[in-house]
Amino acid sequence: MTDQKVSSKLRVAIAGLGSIGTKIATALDQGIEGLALSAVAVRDPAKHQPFLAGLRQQPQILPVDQLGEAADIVVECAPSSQLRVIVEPAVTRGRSAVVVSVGGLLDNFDLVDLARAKGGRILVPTGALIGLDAVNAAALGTIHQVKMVTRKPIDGLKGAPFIVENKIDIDNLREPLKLFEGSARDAARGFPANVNVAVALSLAGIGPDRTQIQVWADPTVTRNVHRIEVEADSARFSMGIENIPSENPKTGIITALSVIALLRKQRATLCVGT
Ligand SMILES: NC(=O)C1=CN([C@@H]2O[C@H](COP(=O)(O)OP(=O)(O)OC[C@H]3O[C@@H](n4cnc5c(N)ncnc54)[C@H](O)[C@@H]3O)[C@@H](O)[C@H]2O)C=CC1
Ligand SMILES: O=C([O-])CC(=O)C(=O)O
Repeated sequence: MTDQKVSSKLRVAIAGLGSIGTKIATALDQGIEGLALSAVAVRDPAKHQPFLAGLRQQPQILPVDQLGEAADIVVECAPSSQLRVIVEPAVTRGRSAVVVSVGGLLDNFDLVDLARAKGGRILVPTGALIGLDAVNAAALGTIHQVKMVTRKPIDGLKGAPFIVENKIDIDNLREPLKLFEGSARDAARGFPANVNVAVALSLAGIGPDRTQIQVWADPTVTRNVHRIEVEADSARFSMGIENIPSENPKTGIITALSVIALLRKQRATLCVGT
């Protein structure tokens, strides 16, 4: 490979090497057309040393606020509490930030204005969901209603603030229990690690206050199940996805694949889907 080709690659940095971040790092290291893994930020470098040592090209290990110096695209793959410290420095430098903890964006929406002012971008992948292309398209007309129902196995919901604060015992459930019904905005506060998908859906469509969601703890399912109904002036559509949990039971395997698909589109010659 010529120096010219190496230097023209888009440099990608990853913040957080958990279930999503490690898969994206591996995909970049194995080769995505026109992209290179340039840097990572981790909380505990020693813990990630074996993984990093297995990569063919060693990325720099940097503090989160320096990722934008080493990359054109910073991918946030950490808990939502870390969203601001990762995204703010990147977009301030005019970089693109891919946000997976999209629920955290609602309380930090000024970052979108900051990105606009600085020439940065915030990219939200479809993640563990489906059909945001259709929702984006329908939103160019009038969407009357968006409803979503999420069912997760017990392990996929444990520790959610809504469950803890309301002292709900989900460990001994024998049948499905509806935990929550309300707006995507309120759901994101109560279940910050569980319903990022509802927030992504809302940002593609009619916003976090009008998008309605039910969250169920369901001991009869083994997958993270999301069903969506959209009523618009252009179309009515129903979508469903049953995600196989990753090693993090809260996170579907498809989430990392969705981010990798988004990254591939940044330089791919053939792009399919909006
Ligand atoms: N948009 C979507 O469709 C979905 C989004 N998610 C969200 O994606 C995010 C990541 O999910 P997972 O990879 O499954 O979580 P994970 O818990 O497996 O990994 C998160 C990693 O971030 C690291 N970390 C924490 N603070 C950090 C900091 N300041 N700097 C660098 N690293 C830091 C942790 O040590 C951990 O390795 C979560 O917020 C999750 O809720 C999950 C599923 C679907
Ligand atoms: O993986 C899933 O099915 C969805 C998820 O955790 C989220 O939206 O945060």
